[in-house]
Amino acid sequence: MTTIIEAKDLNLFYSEFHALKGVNLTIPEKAVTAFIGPSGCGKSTLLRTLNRMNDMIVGTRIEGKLIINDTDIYSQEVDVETLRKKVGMVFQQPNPFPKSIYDNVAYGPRLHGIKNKQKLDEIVETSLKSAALWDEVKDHLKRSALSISGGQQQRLCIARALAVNPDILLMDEATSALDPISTLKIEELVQDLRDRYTIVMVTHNMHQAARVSNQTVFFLNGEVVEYDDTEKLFSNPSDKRTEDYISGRFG
Ligand SMILES: Nc1ncnc2c1ncn2[C@@H]1O[C@H](COP(=O)(O)OP(=O)(O)OP(=O)(O)O)[C@@H](O)[C@H]1O
Repeated sequence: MTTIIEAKDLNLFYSEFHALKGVNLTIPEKAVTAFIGPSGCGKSTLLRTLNRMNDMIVGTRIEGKLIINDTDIYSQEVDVETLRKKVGMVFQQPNPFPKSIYDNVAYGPRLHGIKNKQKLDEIVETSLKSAALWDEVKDHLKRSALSISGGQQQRLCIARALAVNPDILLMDEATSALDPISTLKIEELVQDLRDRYTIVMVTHNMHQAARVSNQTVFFLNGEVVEYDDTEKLFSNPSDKRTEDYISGRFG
């Protein structure tokens, strides 16, 4: 598999606190990578470094390299807006804008200069289809995004992220606020999308990681302990700490 993301000796500090310690990691293209580990071990922190969301947190300092598509995304010439177009993100709580379903999906493309109605209609339809939401909303695209269910809102947020044609989709506990049926729908969606996008997901749910990911990364205290094919990591981990965690001895 081709590597799309590579962290080299990556360290991250929140002021004095050393949150990521010497992370070395490769993430394959067009596959699902899951980050697992106990609370506070740095999963979301690493996820946020991938589209520079940490830039917004005062006092954050990064050392080392984070390479995406052959570019060190922390080098000075990188334009953060362009990076975030290529690296979309979906959060724990569905966060649609208080606008119509249509306008949520068209938001990013409009921001990037697309004004043609027919083109926007096409993008909205394709994105909603990719997010497995089209059939449920196609007859009321003008309805407020806040009027649909939480699970539908989360799929709408995925459609909104896909509408700007990203390479990578980051999902930070994207199902933890959802009921089991909505969770299953998103898991199925992730599996559908993984041929076309690189997906990196943080999950508290080891079963979810085992069900949907190709590669799993196990974190502990800001370090990457081990990463491997998901099947291998869950059936035959190399590190005793991984084994202890996946067998429920801590965390
Ligand atoms: N903005 C911040 N300022 C200071 N410390 C932070 C900040 N965000 C996170 N931390 C600390 O960094 C460490 C890693 O946090 P992070 O949210 O990345 O962990 P996590 O593995 O995603 O945890 P969880 O599974 O509970 O979401 C924790 O000790 C956390 O308290």
